[in-house]
Amino acid sequence: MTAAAAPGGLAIETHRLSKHFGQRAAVDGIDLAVPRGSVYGFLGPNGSGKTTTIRVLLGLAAADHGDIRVLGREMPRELAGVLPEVGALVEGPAFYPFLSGAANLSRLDTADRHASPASRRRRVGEALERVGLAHAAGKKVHAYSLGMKQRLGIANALLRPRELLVLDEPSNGLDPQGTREVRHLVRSLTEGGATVFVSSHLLAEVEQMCTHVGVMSAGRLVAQGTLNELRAAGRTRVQVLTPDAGTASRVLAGLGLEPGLPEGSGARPAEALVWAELARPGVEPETIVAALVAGGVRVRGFSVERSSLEERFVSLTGEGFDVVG
Ligand SMILES: Nc1ncnc2c1ncn2[C@@H]1O[C@H](COP(=O)(O)OP(=O)(O)OP(=O)(O)O)[C@@H](O)[C@H]1O
Repeated sequence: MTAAAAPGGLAIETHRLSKHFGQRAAVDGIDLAVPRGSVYGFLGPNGSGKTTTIRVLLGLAAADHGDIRVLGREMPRELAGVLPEVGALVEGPAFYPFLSGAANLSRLDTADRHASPASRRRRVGEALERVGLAHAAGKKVHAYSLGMKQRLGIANALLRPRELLVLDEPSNGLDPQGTREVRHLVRSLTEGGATVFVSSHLLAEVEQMCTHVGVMSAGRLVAQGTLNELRAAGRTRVQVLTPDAGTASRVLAGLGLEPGLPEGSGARPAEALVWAELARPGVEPETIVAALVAGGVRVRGFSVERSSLEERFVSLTGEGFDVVG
């Protein structure tokens, strides 16, 4: 797809990446292409291999096979050089409940040997500001809502300027308000040019937050591209409501389409719905209407139905998705 040709290159690139647990492949030969500056939604049902992939990308687990490049550098060979450029939220950092949000971030920053102590206070303040927690900087973390804790985890990832942010299911377990806050925040993270790689099992969430999507199913990457590319790859069906079903079918066939058998009948018994999949490039709905009219078909109704992204994903993964959340 176009991802590989995107300006700025790829922030994450894998080639035939695999990871097994015993005989079982949790990640099965995936080729990720995450363009720089994108918000890439790593979408898949529970157990499809998202967390395992993320752990391997971040050097928290070893791959069995395959090549990985993060920010253009080979992993895990160049891990030490790459990690300071990458902010991550995986399984959430452990916070001290009786310390404030700001004090927790300062402690976590102390553990980062690349972080400058001289600028710590300023950086902690800026990170809290960025995630909308400046007002709660002095509040003890046990009084934070789940959404606030999750945003504090993201603030931790933002303590230094990052080229890449990797977030594993950041809205998991949050109430609707917390979910909205985190989604809004994720969208804002690319300001300044960073790339965001975010996993989710919720299609609606990925549609709201992301520019690109990769779909996982049972360890395999079954689709990848921009949201629009995936929408366009779905099927489109035209339906004609007409009393001249036989002629309509012949006109559709004349355009190289394969008309389906007339379905049911319209308001009047003499009408039938003739349909066809739009499977030929260059045959657009307007071409079809013009041909029907020119062929003497009395067109009483005409509709174009595109399969939804949800239908597309269900057909790709063979299973239902949680679509709301
Ligand atoms: N440490 C492990 N040992 C054995 N099997 C594992 C281990 N970690 C993950 N798996 C298995 O690998 C598969 C992929 O799991 P993974 O956690 O990567 O999926 P996921 O898409 O992130 O799902 P979830 O959202 O539920 O975490 C699952 O079948 C899981 O049971």
